[in-house]
Parts: sequence; structure tokens; C-alpha cells
Amino acid sequence: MILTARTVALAGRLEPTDFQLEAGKITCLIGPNGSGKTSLLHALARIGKPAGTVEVGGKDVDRLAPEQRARALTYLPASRDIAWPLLARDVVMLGAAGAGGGDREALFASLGMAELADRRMDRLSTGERARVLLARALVARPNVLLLDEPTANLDPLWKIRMMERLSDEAGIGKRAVMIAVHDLDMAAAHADRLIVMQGGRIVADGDPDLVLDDPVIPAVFGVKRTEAGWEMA
Ligand SMILES: Nc1ncnc2c1ncn2[C@@H]1O[C@H](COP(=O)(O)OP(=O)(O)OP(=O)(O)O)[C@@H](O)[C@H]1O
Repeated sequence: MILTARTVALAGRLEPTDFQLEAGKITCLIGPNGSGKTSLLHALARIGKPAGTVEVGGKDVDRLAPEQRARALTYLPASRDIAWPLLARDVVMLGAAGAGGGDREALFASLGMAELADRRMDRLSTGERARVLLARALVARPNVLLLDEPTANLDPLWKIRMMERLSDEAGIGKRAVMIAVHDLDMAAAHADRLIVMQGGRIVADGDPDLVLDDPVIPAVFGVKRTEAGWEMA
């Protein structure tokens, strides 16, 4: 296991939770609004003074120096609301945090950053900012990537590109990738493992197809999967 979380919790938001992530796999985190997806990502990323411990590669992330921590684990927040008067290129470099980031130009190109790199962050569209922020999350080459709704605001082509990129980060880069998403079909298409949250607790965890056809889905979401697509349960 690359990440082991023990009794992580956030008062009033996340019940005490034990948790592990494997390298090379995409785990999707689903649940209705307010179910605790962001809270679980925050607890793993050590945001908001969570209880419990998180180890990456056997090391307690709370005891790591900032550069080591950036290489162990990176969190991409759902908010794209960043209006820094910095060039996109410089925003990405902030994520490198002394980690080298040898293939920066290739990273810019692969994320469509070539044309964005020398534009100011506060003058980009929301989706363009999302691409810059993903590049910033990737540049440190972290062992664990925690991403909160990374495809929100992206057009259909960029949604596919970003999910393919994240599949490569897991499969080729051997990172653990955890993604909070609302799109159940996207979760079904890309996840190796699916976790369902409700009321600040994990209520299902396993193979995506089995989980999506489990009675827990209509109970939690009020929708069910049919041959025609998703319908009200
Ligand atoms: N900073 C905070 N302080 C206190 N409570 C919070 C805070 N942020 C969220 N909450 C509460 O914690 C619960 C879980 O919220 P969280 O943001 O983790 O849900 P979510 O599943 O990510 O929701 P969404 O799908 O709407 O993004 C909610 O009841 C929310 O109101």
C-alpha cells in the first residue's frame, strides 16, 4: 500500500475512517452533495487539522519537510478561483517545490499548456485555469494524487484528455490517484475502485461495476442504473 490512513477524522464532517490506497490504481470517490468527499480528501491531505495519521510509503506525512511532502502527496482543490497576477508557467513551477520537474516543457505540451504558459492566470477562463492547476499538481510527480472534481468546467475533449492523463499517471507513473467526482458514468469508465460516501462515512467500497449495481446506490443517491441510463429510483 502506498497510502495508509488511520482513524482520520474531521469534527462534524468526517467520521473516523481507516483507509488505504494502492499505487497504480484510480479510485473514484462518489456521494451526494455534502456527503464528505472533500472532507476525506482534506483529511488525507492534512488540511483543516484532521485527527488520525496518514502515511505515504511508510512515512507519516505530518513529519515530512514541505518538499518531501509535495512529492509524497498533492491535493488539487475543486475551486479554480485563483486570480493571481502570475504567468501560468510560474504557477506550475510553484508546484515543483524543489522537486526537479525535469520534463516541464513536455508537461506543458501534454496538458495543452504550450499556448497557456505565458498567459496571466487571472486572465484565463475557468477551464484553462483548471488545466494549469492540474499541471501544477502533476509537476512534483507525487506518489499520491488527490483530486477534487478535476474535470469540472472542462469541455468534452479536455475531459477525455484529462482522464486519460490521470490513467497514465496511475498506470505508467505508478501513482495512487484518488478523484472525487459527481459523474457516475465517468467513475464507471475510469475507476479501478469506487468508494461511496454518505453522511461523512464510507458506505461502499469495491469494484465499480459491483458497487454501481448495489442497492446502496439508489439508497444513497435516489437514482438507479438501467439499460437506458440513470433514472430516479
Ligand atoms: N470548512 C467546513 N467547516 C465545517 N463544516 C464543513 C466545512 N466544509 C464542509 N463542511 C460540512 O461537512 C459536510 C461534508 O462536506 P464536504 O464538502 O466534504 O462534502 P462533499 O461530498 O465534498 O460535497 P459536494 O459534492 O457538495 O462538494 C457537509 O455537511 C458540509 O456542510
